[in-house]
Amino acid sequence: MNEPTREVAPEVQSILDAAADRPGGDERLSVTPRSLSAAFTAAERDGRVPVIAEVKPTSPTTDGEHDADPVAAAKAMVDGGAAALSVLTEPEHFGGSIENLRRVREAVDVPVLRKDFILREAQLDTADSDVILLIARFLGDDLEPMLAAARDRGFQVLVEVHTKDELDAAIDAGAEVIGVNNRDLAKLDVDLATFEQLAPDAPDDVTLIAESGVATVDDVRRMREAGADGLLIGSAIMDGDPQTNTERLTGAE
Ligand SMILES: O=C(O)c1ccccc1NCC(=O)[C@H](O)[C@H](O)COP(=O)(O)O
Repeated sequence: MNEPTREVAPEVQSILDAAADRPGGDERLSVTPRSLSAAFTAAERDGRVPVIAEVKPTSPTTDGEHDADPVAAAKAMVDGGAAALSVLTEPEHFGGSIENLRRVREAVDVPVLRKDFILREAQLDTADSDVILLIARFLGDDLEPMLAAARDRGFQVLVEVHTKDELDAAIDAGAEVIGVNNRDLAKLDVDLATFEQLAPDAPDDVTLIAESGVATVDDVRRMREAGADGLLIGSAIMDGDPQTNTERLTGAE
């Protein structure tokens, strides 16, 4: 496993250690994905902010655990206007599972992102999804070959970055969808200025997603004004009623 290029919080190191031990799939997958760009275009046409709503049972920064059925939460998010969904499959620290991903993807017709800490190629073969997350910080020089390997299987790929260097690496690797994570995985704190600082350096032809820390209508507007084509929102939707929360945030413009 590529060691992170900088210190990370103990919780994140624990996540990485668990990810490194997780097995890969037995057979190479081939997926036919639901188009993320088409879902974003449809949302814009309907006057909705393109939001990827995240089914996130818990996390290192979540107080307690959401016990709602993931499929019920997912349907509520879609009913609330989510353009796409993100489903955590990381079990030890986020309460996620591949079964949750399978059930949610079967239950909805919007694109579903697999949110996990994928560290090697064989791990691409453990679950079907429409979009898969690759985190630049943890893949280092493996990012470009992993991006190619994911695309070869048919996945659309969301490459996650947090710094200018990671953004440059994602662009150099050929990423077409880039998520700027406002959460610093070294300290776990969140700063929306992260997206504002990096967005101007992203090419116009890249789909740019603001991830983490978006909680209010004003936050949504702030990220959209800074150039976000879409937003990935978890806690602010999971805390309370997912449909009402999603309606509020997708209707922010
Ligand atoms: O959310 C966490 O506590 C967390 C801790 C350590 C590594 C990653 C973490 N989150 C993964 C994510 O990127 C978020 O789940 C996602 O961007 C949504 O963030 P939010 O809307 O702030 O819940």
